[in-house]
Amino acid sequence: MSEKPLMPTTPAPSNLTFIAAKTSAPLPPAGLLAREKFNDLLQTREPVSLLLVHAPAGYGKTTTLAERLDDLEAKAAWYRLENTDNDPVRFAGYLAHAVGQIVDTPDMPAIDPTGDQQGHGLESFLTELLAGLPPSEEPSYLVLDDYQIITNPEIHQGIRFLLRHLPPYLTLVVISRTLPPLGVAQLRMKGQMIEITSRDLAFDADEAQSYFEQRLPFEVSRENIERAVRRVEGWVSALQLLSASARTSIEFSHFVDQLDQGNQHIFDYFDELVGQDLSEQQRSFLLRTSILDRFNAGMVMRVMNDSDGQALLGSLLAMGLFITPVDNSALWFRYHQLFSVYLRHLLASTTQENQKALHQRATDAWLELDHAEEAARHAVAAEDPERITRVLNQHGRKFFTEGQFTLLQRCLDALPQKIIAEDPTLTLLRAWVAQGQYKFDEVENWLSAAETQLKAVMSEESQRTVHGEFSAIRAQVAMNYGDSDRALALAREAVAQEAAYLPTSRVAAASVLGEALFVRGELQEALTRMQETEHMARAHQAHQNVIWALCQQSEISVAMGLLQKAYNIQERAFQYAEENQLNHLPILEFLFRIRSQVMWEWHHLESAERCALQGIEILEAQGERWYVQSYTTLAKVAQARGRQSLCADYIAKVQKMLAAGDYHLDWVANAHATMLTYWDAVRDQNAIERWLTIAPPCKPEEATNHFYQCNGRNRARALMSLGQYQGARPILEALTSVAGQIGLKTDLNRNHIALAYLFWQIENREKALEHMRLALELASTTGAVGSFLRLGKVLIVILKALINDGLIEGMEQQRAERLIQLAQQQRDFSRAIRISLDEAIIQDIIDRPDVPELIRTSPLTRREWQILSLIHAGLSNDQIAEHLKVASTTVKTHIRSLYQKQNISHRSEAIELAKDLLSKIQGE
Ligand SMILES: Nc1ncnc2c1ncn2[C@@H]1O[C@H](COP(=O)(O)OP(=O)(O)OP(=O)(O)O)[C@@H](O)[C@H]1O
Repeated sequence: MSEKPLMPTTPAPSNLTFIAAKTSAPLPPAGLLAREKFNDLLQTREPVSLLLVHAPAGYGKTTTLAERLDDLEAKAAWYRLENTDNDPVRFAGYLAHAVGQIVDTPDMPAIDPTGDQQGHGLESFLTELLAGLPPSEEPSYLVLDDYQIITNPEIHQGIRFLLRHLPPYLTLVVISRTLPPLGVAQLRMKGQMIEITSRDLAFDADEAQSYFEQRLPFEVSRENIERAVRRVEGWVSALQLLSASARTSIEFSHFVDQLDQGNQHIFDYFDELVGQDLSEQQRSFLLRTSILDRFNAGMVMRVMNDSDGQALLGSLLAMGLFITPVDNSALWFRYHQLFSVYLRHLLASTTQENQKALHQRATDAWLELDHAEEAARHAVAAEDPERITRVLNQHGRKFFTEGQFTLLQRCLDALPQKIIAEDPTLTLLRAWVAQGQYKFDEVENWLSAAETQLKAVMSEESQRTVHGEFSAIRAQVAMNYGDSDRALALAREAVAQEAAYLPTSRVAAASVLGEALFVRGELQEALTRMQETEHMARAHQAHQNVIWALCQQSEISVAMGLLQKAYNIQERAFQYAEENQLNHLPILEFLFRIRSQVMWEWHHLESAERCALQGIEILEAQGERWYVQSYTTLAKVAQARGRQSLCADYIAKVQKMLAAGDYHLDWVANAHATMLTYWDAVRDQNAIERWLTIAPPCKPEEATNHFYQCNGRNRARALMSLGQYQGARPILEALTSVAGQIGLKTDLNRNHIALAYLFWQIENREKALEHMRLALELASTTGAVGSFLRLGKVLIVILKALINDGLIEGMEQQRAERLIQLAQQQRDFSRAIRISLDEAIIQDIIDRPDVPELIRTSPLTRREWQILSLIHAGLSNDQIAEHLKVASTTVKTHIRSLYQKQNISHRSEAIELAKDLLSKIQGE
């Protein structure tokens, strides 16, 4: 951006001296981020008289406008206002001066400061100014910056007059923290105004990423960037503070985490912003309403306990504080999250407000509006068992069917045990919540406490009903303990009985039946059960159960190797969620998670990453403990992209979480698989050895489901990483046999890939190629890609050998070629290039037109090729001898011959040659 020169020809009314900086565009900050998303607004619209940019302080209003107008080479003049510009004479002078910069006006009018009526002087001046403007010109902008400073009604009136009579080529740009009194409502209705608000100005995650990339010397994960943007709601000043405060990616992450509790610098900023200007009444309004996640005038009056709420709200909105409309209706408002944290901090440090009473009033108000979630949150904050029980009696079942477990838990935690034990519904809710959090011992405690309590007061008949419903949850717990026999027996009992307390008990029991069959490997039967569960759940409008049943159907289809079918089922679940507006429910994370797994397998890395990030966003309120699966996916994606340090960060997080919590084997095995691949890539043998000592037990011959299979494969892969192929082989063969018998096609596919690798490593070429061929065959239904690419560069060699030997054709050959291409593109961060020189590869190298001439004219023997690749892998002569099981002197002889043929005299040249040749094959 260049500073525009002041036009000396402009006459200054009343002998005004112009300060150049006031009528120049501001200088761009260092590291200015271009914001092209505003081009549409500025360029493609019909010309309008007013472009209004209004947003709270520090949202980038000025910078964005200056940057865009400059980039678009728009003809623009600036007038940057300050308090003294409330004087109409001064205002008129500067305005005319600014206009003179963009429009050729030979005679500027003079203003008569002694105009006998208020407004007359400025208005007649503006009339003359407008009359002197040329009828047509190229589009131009006149920018009035910091307009909130103007308090003089005469000037507002003058601007309204100006807006009515501006020539079509001239757009007035008003930048303000507040909504200026310029007849905005009318202009908006007439379509004569473009509005840019904090919602538009907020940086999105892509912009924030570019912003941080420019400023930070370290890499920040996409997840952290998205979290930061969410927490600061795209407010650029907070992003700026973040980039100035964090020196490492860990500090960055801590900083973002702590924003929920508050940050002194941000508090100071808000202190300065609002401190002096507030009346006592306004201040009290802000503190009291800070407990609300959103409010309208009615809600405010209830919580404030006085009738002035509406007027106060209006006065605060006019101040341009961090209050934003919740939606386009502009009836409901909320505080910016950081501002709300600040206000709550102030509220907590004052003794003048009775917080408990505020929350109680809020509970009652929300209950009256039938907004159960908010009511529950305030009842918990009020620590009021009577209100909590009231909310739960009215809405507890709904929370449950929606899967609002965290909310339920907060409510139930605040209730005395006795109240729960006396009430079968509350007990059921309590026990389901405990089971959802893997606190299985607690489940039984709650159930038996209630059974004891209820014995004394209930008929035997009623007790039987209660017992039946309790069986549904006991079945689920048995399932989670891996006891599918007991789970089946209990679930059958529960399914047979009508539910009296939780209408969804039978649905839950039916779901356990399906799950139990699934883990036993009875896939078709399990699928049917899950379809039935879905129908039952739909009949009860039990959203959580519908999505759950669909996710399970998808999981079963994945196990059957039908990934496309799984994808379609997921689509149905997404559609259901959309139709019922369930996007905020925690269960949606499950859906995103299984979608990301399919996406990873199909090598759609961006989608896989996006789904994992969305999962994290959904779970933000539930706590980090639940991110394990999402982090695992992000680690897998980082690995597939060859981003080692990012992958290491995620692996470290996953490890920490696994060490701290109890998770289902499904999650654990999935996470371990990724950890092992990572350790193998970075050759961290110690980590793999350590893992083997604590690895979950595995019985490959009983691996009737995907997580037992995965767990078994993990052990085999760990052993292979340590070179213990004979230990790995029986595990993989047993897994393959079970998977084949019961139709676990995806696992079968993965097992064949692992076996191909194993046999390749022990130089059993024939078996290796056979397993790879079978894997490719299965991939025609699974569509698997990710599982192949996980092998790394060695995949290229095996596939080339398969093609070279003519063992595959048609679809399989095409698939193999595509996989080779992808493997070549894949960035591999393992230290050495571990590609062995099979005949197929050597042939491939020799056939290439770009190989050095000597390779063709003085061909190497197979042994020499082998030695060349081992030299390249960094092995010493002794190590090569050991590897090939020959004497050191033999190695030396081969090396001499190799050097002679290729006209080489140093080892470094041999390494260079190998690197060059291999890079042609493996794409690095
Ligand atoms: N596109 C951008 N690239 C880099 N930094 C930016 C960008 N936009 C804003 N900033 C920085 O953010 C801070 C706030 O920007 P700016 O002063 O433009 O906000 P504002 O909304 O006009 O604030 P105020 O109401 O206080 O005048 C400044 O330090 C600015 O340098």
